[in-house]
Amino acid sequence: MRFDIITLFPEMFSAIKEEGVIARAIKKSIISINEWQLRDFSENKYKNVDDKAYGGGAGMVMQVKPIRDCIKKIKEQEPETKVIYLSPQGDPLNQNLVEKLSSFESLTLLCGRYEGVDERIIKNDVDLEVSIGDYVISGGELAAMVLIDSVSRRLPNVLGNKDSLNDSFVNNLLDYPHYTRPESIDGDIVPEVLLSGNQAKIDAWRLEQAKHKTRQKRPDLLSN
Ligand SMILES: NC(=O)c1ccc(NCc2ccccc2)nc1
Repeated sequence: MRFDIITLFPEMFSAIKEEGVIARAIKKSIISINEWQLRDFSENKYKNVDDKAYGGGAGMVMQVKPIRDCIKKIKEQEPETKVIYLSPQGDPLNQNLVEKLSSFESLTLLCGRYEGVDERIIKNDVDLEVSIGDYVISGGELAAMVLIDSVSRRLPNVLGNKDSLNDSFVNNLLDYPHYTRPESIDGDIVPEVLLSGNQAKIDAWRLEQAKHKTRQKRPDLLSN
């Protein structure tokens, strides 16, 4: 799977490219990440890609032309890529959407800054607007990294058995509780069932715990 990133801060992506699961997935050629510096598509010698907003207001808006030219360039290499715009106005990134996105061969992630991009980009060039949560951060880059991490983990052979495939949300339930040595610390002991060696009983207990936790903390997940 190939990720193309349109951004003003390409160097931010070294955070996921140099360490951990994503770095290994890149080494194993399961994924590739290509950053595109939007300023390289600027029309002026100052490398600006934003301008004042029509209708006034303090914020700057990212212009159509540099973004459209950059997408065009990416599509010369990846004609089938899906253009995803990370924004607070997007569809919530949940496990279902992560699964869907993991089926694409190529995703182009458009990272907004300032007040975001000119609406005509969203209307004509973006295939899907995605939000990682109901809050605003200073740019789409961190949201893009969250998307890359969550989607890449779902690709075959990305997770070795040692990286636990976090069961949260995969079956629409929160994860069961986890314990490790020592068996008792500060008078706090590990649930007996986990020491029983009876795997069927342990699995049943874990499923019950996941359901209980979900009912308590996220009943909304149960209505999916
Ligand atoms: N919740 C999110 O996924 C998210 C994505 C981007 C972002 N900041 C950049 C931006 C600001 C305004 C309009 C479009 C993009 N903040 C939060």
